[in-house]
Amino acid sequence: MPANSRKVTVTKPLCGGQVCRVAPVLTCLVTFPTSLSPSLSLSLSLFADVGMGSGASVSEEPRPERLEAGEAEAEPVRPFTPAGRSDDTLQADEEAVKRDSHVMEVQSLKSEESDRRRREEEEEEEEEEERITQTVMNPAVTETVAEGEEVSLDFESFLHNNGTLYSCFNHHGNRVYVDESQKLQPFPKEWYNQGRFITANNEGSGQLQTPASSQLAVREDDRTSSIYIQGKGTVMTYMFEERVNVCRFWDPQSGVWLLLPLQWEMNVEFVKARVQRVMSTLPGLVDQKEITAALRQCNYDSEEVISVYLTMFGEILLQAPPSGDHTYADLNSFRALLERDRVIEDLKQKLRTKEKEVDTLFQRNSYLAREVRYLSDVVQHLNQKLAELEADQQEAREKIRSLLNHRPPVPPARTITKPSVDPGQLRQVSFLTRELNVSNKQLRSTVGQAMTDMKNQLEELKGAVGKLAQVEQEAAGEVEELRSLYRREAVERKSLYNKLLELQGNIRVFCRCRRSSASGSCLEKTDDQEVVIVQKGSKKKFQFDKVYSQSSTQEEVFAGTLPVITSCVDGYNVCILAYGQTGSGKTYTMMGSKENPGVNIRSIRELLRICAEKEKVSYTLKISMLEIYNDSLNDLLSKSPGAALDIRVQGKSVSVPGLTQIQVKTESDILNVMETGEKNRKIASTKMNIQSSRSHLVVALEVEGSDEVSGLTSRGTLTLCDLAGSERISKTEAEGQRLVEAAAINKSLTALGQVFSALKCNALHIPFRNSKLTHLLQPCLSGDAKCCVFVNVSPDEKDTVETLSTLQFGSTIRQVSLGKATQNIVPAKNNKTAK
Ligand SMILES: Nc1ncnc2c1ncn2[C@@H]1O[C@H](COP(=O)(O)OP(=O)(O)OP(=O)(O)O)[C@@H](O)[C@H]1O
Repeated sequence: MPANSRKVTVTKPLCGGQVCRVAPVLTCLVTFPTSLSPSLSLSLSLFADVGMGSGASVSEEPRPERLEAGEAEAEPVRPFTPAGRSDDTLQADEEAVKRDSHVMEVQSLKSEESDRRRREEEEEEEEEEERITQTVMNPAVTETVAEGEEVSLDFESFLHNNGTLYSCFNHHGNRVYVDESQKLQPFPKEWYNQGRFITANNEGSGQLQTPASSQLAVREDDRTSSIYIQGKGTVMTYMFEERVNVCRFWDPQSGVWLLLPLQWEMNVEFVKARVQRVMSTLPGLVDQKEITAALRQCNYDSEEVISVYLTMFGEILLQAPPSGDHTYADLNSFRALLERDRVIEDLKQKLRTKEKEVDTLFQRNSYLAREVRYLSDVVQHLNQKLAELEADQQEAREKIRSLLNHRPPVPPARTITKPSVDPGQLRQVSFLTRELNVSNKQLRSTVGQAMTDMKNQLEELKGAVGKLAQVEQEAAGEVEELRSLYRREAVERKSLYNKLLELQGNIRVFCRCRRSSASGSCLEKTDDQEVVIVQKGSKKKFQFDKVYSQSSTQEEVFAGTLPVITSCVDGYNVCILAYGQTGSGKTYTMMGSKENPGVNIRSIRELLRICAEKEKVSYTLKISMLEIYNDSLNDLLSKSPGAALDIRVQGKSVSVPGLTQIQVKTESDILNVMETGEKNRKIASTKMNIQSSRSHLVVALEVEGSDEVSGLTSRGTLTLCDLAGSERISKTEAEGQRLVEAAAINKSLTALGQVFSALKCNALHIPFRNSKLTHLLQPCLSGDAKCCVFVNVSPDEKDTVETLSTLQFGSTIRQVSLGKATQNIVPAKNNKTAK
């Protein structure tokens, strides 16, 4: 039997089985076993435990018991009784109950007619109840009980989080409860998380519980708050969820454990003892009712009550109130006195403040009086000045008036006479006119001459222009010749460039250090190609094709990959992948943000630019996106995601049948596709990275170019791979699904490491098939492709071990030589079989 339940034994009675009701709740109890075997009526007896509640809700009023006249012969059912009562006593109780109920019944029957109607109603109700009980009971419970056999029922009380207490029965694991309308219902599964079963100790034994608050460490959540307590300042509060002791009494009439009123509870021995304990510690507390109420609040923990009162009212409660002083007879008057003292003290304080304010006002008053005196002096002085000025003004007005009176008279207007024409002057004018005419003629002949000269010069110029056009034509021929020379040169340069890349090795390894705000760094960048790691005082150097420091920008990082991207347009398979510990910046390097994109977007942009530049070659670009999650391939662009994908090998090529490929033309096409793919990815928050990639992301861009002039078709693939981060489970504290993912990630990265190690040693067997990741990347890692690997590292000292292992991984890759990359160029008619 579970600790939180009580055993109820249901015994098959001697006489025929009919449902007999004593009280609504009991109806349930009786109906329940009867439904086990409808032909039986049952009696219940309670095992020794006393403090067992059976009421559906403590707040509910007990309904009056009713007994059918026709049921008088039926064996009355015994209610749950407190322990220690004998069967005889119980029988006597039942008889009494039955008698009382008869009395009540007689009183309630006003007439024969109403009695008949009531009986009919009750019969209907009873039938309905019987039907529902039969329906809700689990078939397993409705087993047939042999005569005289005992049916063992576990009785339990379930306290729902909404505050309602339900009575439950457990029979061989089938649990039912009594609902608000006193009906039996199957116990809902979801309730197991919405409340708890109350143990006998909790409910009735009155065991003292130690205050949970003194034992529990709390953490910040919505139960945490703070309040200000005088003398203690602002203190933290926490709403603890604790089990509650409730003092109830057994009501034999209703057959329900009811809540004991406060004034009765004070007389319960258990409560009395605790009240006494509080009073002996706090002699200043004298009101027992108040202490009982406080005990209720504190789950009957006297220590907690003491601590509450000391906190709220101070140590004054440690002293007993002066004997004989009736004003301290109860705590309210004592508290009122304290309050009055506090008010007087406050008033005194206010008085002192007001006195100070009056002093200040007096001072201010005398200062203002002085000010007023000074200002009235000033006003007087100004009045004098004003009078003087008015006198001056008067004088000035007089002067103006006298001057106006003595103004000289205005002289009369002068008349203008017309000048007479001088004949001498007229002669002079006609002479000048003649002279002007002569010079005009001369000027005309000079202009004519100049025009002739200009015409001659124009003719000469025309001849010169003709010669120039001829020279220009010759120059254009020369330029054309130079252009063709340049083209040949460019082709030669490209082939030299590819040869150079081949010489440099088809795997290029870059090291990128993540930006960090941590004070100490375990990395030192000595030059563009060397990084030193400091671990416990010892230094280790690593060489890479390029080392990017914390301050390197996305543009700088991308610049390193530019040469291989150009090769992709020329028909090479190119792969760029990022490897590193979780949170070391792989996704930042590959994907970046919208405002500051990483290698993925920049390389695609560059590809589009190069394709657009080549006028004579038309390109088709197709993009696909997949993730490798827990060693299985997921198509990120599929309209029906979740379909399992597999890898197919044909000769040297590896393909994924059924993988969605979308043709793209512009950058925005590509961005839209990538956004769709990104949304379908498995990303989760881990302790090391808020947005940790839980899968390897592989974006493949197939670039097919057909040259209109040569008729050749090239097909290159740009594979962009953002690997999931290696992680130490002890550090990331991964659990559940994260743990499974972490294990899969680490396993596939180990397989990648094994492939590189085998390549480094030129092993005969390269274990590409050890994981889906290496299997898929086989064409990128087996000589046909050009590969760039970013090893992303964290400079934080706490990540030194992981950083060292990543650098060692990068250094292994650097020693791998993939051999000569092959260009995928075929004549146009054969291009369908190429790859
Ligand atoms: N160079 C950098 N500059 C600024 N922020 C960076 C840089 N590198 C990484 N970060 C930031 O560090 C965080 C972790 O980076 P990121 O998600 O790229 O790591 P990851 O290696 O892809 O991790 P995982 O393997 O868990 O997915 C991100 O918030 C990212 O923006």
